Amino acid sequence: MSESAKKPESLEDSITVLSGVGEKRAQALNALGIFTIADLLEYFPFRYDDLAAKMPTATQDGEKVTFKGIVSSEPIMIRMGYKKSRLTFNILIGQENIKVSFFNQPWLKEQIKLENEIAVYGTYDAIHQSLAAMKLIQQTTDSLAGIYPASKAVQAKTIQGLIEQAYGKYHQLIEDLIPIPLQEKYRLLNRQTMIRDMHFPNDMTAAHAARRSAAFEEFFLFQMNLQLVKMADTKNHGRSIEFDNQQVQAFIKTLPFELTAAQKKVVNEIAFDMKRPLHMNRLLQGDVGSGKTVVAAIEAYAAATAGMQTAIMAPTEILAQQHAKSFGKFFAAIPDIRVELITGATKAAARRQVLADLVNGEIDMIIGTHALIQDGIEFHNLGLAIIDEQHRFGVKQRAVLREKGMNPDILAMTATPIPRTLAITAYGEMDVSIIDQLPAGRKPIETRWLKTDAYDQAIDFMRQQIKAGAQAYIVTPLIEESEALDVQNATAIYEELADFLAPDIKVGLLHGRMKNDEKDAVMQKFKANEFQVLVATTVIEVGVDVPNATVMLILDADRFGLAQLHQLRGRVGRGDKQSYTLLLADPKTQYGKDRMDIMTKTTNGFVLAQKDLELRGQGDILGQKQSGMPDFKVGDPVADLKMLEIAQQEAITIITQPNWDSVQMNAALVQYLSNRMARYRNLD
Ligand SMILES: Nc1ncnc2c1ncn2[C@@H]1O[C@H](COP(=O)(O)OP(=O)(O)OP(=O)(O)O)[C@@H](O)[C@H]1O
Repeated sequence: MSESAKKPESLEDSITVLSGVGEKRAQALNALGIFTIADLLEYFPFRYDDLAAKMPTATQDGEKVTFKGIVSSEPIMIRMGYKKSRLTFNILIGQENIKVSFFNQPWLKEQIKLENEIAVYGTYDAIHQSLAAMKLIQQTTDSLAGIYPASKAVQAKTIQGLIEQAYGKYHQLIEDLIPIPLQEKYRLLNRQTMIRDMHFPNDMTAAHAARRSAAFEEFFLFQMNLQLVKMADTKNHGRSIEFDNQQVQAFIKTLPFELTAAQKKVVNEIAFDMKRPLHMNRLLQGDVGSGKTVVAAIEAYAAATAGMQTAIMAPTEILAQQHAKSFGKFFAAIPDIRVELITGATKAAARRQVLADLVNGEIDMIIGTHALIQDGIEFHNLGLAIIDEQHRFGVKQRAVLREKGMNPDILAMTATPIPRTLAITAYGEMDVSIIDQLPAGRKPIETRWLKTDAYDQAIDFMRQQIKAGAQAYIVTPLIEESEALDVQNATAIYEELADFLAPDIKVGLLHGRMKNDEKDAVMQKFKANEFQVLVATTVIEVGVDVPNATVMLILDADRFGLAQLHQLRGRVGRGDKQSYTLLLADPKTQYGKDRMDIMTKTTNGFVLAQKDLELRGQGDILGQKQSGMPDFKVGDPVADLKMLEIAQQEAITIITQPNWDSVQMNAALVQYLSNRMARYRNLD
């Protein structure tokens, strides 16, 4: 029996069962991600052409429209060369005669008969009362025609025809995935109706209702998968870190400052998670200078009281050294804690000794760059991995560790504010702890936006601050995708300023092309106030702690993203002196002006990050593949954030019910999830 005569069995049937889908067309559809009947039925149009016939008087010039009328003149065919032709005729609509022209579709002439009623779809030219026709409309119901993403190999019209065929043959097999109580609670369409109205809506109201249900379903399925993966990770790879709370509290008392309430909150959240016999995969988010490092030190100490080792990894050697210095300070009074640093600069003999002591358990905390645990370094008993400025420690990276028999609890730290949209999608597998408070005595950084012609004023302001004992950063413009130009720019500005500010103000230069030890030397000099102004590219955006630097001057500030500006701003305000950030920018667009405005209005990283997403829109996030954003087809994770949160909540409610997956109502959902999870898995 030929494939096309095959009885429809399941939505997972191959599309080759459809008539008109041979080898070649199947490949073309596969290239669009369409393999099964389900894929085809879920291949939704991205917009609709309104095929409902209209009157010419109600139609704008240039509008795409359907006209229905009586053929009032014999069709005339003019051939213009081998493949070009023009078919023209008039149709009478009410009292109006509209001239219709079809280009390069000579075969339509047979269907145009004098005095017949026809409907044509095309672009209206109100001046000449003519229609540049695109297609004849067979049935002039006032339906909408879905417009599908297509390719050179397969046209949208063909896809639409195949969907019609698939829906006709398989619609009875479409089962509900969203449990009925949720459908009723959120007034959602059942799945069969949703799919029908996504493809063949009678009007825009029906199309909107279908789209709302399709978006909810997409978010709900994504969240079901996310929560199932998260549950599997926590359950299957769990271990408990039985730390000694008394010792931890005693250690906290030795710190040179009182923890903020926010720090205390996250210390407890993280410690509780470590103690649970479940795998911890947690993200600690806190603005720059909010005190994440000391929280990390406390958790590492807790692990040590449980006889476990901690690996602390930073993105750069400068930061690794900074953490080693901070940890050295924190544990100076705790003799039985041994902290070691490994970087590219570590001498071979010292490295060998450290690695040997690591394996025999002599070392409690090892600090290095992100390469630390990839470099085949062995531990005695690694209990906790702390990764600084690593937003996601993905499934793959965790698997690498597990393969080495290491299954540490994970604490990722970031100063980059994670907007809510990303927190419940790209980072949905992680629990998030937030330090939303700065240490006491910190004054909010004053941020001013100046036009670039106020450069001299900005330099004067900086000089006054330096005369009063402060130091300053000057960040030079980011030149798109060209580090070489960035460096050239920074160097030019450095030379000009060094000359201009001499002799009483010394200037230094820091950029990404310098070797690590050169960068270190410059930072040490700046920290020691050997020079008062540091001209830099964005290399300073992560982690360097110079409390005496209280002025941040950013040139061409509108070339930087909000998150980056926020990071740069965070390099000042590390002490208790009033700090200032001056943004020099002449944005040309309203969007650019809005961004400068919002920077002067808030120092809250969250507000900035979510605002940044809203200003840039979903397209940009989806462009940030590295953020792990799934490519949602219908829902907009920024605009539909509320729906996304509801879908998350409902998914958690369902899978935390015991034996949820054996409840009859969820059978189709469980089957669907097992069939098609590759599509919804978070990207690593
Ligand atoms: N509760 C506190 N009270 C006073 N000072 C604190 C407190 N917590 C941390 N600090 C100090 O504030 C400075 C910044 O702390 P820390 O480096 O931990 O911030 P951070 O969030 O890690 O910054 P970054 O994002 O740049 O790494 C450090 O000198 C630290 O010792």
